[in-house]
Amino acid sequence: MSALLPLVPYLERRDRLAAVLDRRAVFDDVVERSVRTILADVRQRGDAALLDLTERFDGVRPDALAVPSDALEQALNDLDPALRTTFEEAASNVRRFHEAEMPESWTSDDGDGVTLGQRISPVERAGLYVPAGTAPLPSSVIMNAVPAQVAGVDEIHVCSPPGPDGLPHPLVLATCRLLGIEDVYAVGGAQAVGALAFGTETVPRVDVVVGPGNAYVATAKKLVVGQVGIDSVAGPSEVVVLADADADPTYAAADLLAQAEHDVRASAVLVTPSAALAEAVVAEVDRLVATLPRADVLRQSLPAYGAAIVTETMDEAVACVDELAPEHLVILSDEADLLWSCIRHAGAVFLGHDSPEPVGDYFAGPNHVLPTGGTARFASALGVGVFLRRQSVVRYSATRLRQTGEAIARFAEAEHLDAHALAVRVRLGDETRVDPVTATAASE
Ligand SMILES: NC(=O)c1ccc[n+]([C@@H]2O[C@H](COP(=O)([O-])OP(=O)(O)OC[C@H]3O[C@@H](n4cnc5c(N)ncnc54)[C@H](O)[C@@H]3O)[C@@H](O)[C@H]2O)c1
Ligand SMILES: N[C@H](CO)Cc1c[nH]c[nH+]1
Ligand SMILES: [Zn+2]
Repeated sequence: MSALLPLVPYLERRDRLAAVLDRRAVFDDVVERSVRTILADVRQRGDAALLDLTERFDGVRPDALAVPSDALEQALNDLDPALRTTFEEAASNVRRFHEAEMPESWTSDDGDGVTLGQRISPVERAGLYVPAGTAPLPSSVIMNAVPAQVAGVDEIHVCSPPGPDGLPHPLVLATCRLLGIEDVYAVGGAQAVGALAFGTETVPRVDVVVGPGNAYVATAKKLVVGQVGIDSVAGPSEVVVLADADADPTYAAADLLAQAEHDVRASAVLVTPSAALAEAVVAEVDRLVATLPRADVLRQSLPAYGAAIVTETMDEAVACVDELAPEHLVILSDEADLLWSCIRHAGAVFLGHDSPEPVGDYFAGPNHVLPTGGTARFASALGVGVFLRRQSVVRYSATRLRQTGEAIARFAEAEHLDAHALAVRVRLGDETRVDPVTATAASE
């Protein structure tokens, strides 16, 4: 039987990783067509569409889309006390981290009565998506909600797919209650994103939709941009493990499996200049998969979107990481800092042998909602910024306007926008249009 994680020489990586490099895991035409139909249905039929689509994709028709308050309370009462303590500690780490990234409003006094600045203000309503298709992710409640709370968002609305009882998973409900979130809806997938973006009878239209999800959720977020803001295309999970010859093959294999188990479309790639390490990791992956409950997912994701790429040099390995621009990068090397300083693209990095990626998924403080599909080239982790606007503020004075008004009016006239010029000139007590061409010629 062939190994689950294919060994690939560096020069053959493009053929092997076409599915990953082409970002097909998310940007898939078939998925996109289906998501467009779902979004149109939600826009037209509101709650009725949500109920029909939930029945179709989640196999249940909830009694109500809005989760009753007593279900949230019950879920928190039922939460295992030790797990509750861990959730609280994780939320407090995440809160501290996101408080540190909170920007502040500022103004500068430029003299002459001129002040310029930016007012930072939160959006009114945020929609949070919490995945639960194949595994409920209460950690994503924390990662979505805490930055929204730190930013000062007025209303937080959470959508998560229902289980067989018509309610989102109890751990998701308990975490919502723990964080003081009251508005929770039993709807998942692209239909949840559509509901938050367009609004329905039950789900209010929000200003930003954030959160991770499968290819349907991520594609829906991509398609509603403009209607609402989003954090990033946080689709099926990805990891690249960059390892040198001294790395522990079991660590490397486990780090790959930790992301590959998320989804049949998840991607896990080892990049190393050591053929011996690559062979050992491939063998470890096979050994460990057989011990894991989500082996069925791993047996699909690893052959489809995984690889152990063997390079000639560490420089090639570094180039390969940048080419993939992965959601997560784990660097298993004593030279982790040096290697990280050579890499440009990754959503989050885990440095050294004692930083397994799940530390970040659950606990350390940085956000686990991260850009996928190569979008780490331009997008960042979910943070307070997505819930904030920077509003520019200008206060000019009569003195400064007298000094600069004529130049500004001529700038406007050069663009043939004479009403712009007029708005300045009337304040200078002068309504005369100056032809910029003539004016330039005259000044020469
Ligand atoms: N990038 C990140 O930051 C990040 C973080 C956490 C999780 N994730 C990813 O989130 C995802 C969670 O996926 P999941 O499936 O477990 O849960 P999910 O909640 O994202 O998706 C489940 C929903 O998908 C919809 N769906 C399923 N099959 C469909 C179909 N054929 N057509 C239309 N809709 C369909 C259903 O409505 C269902 O409710 C994984 O891919 C995981 O890797 C990413
Ligand atoms: N690794 C995921 C981001 O790709 C986040 C997560 C949540 N729970 C476990 N893992
Ligand atoms: Zn994870």
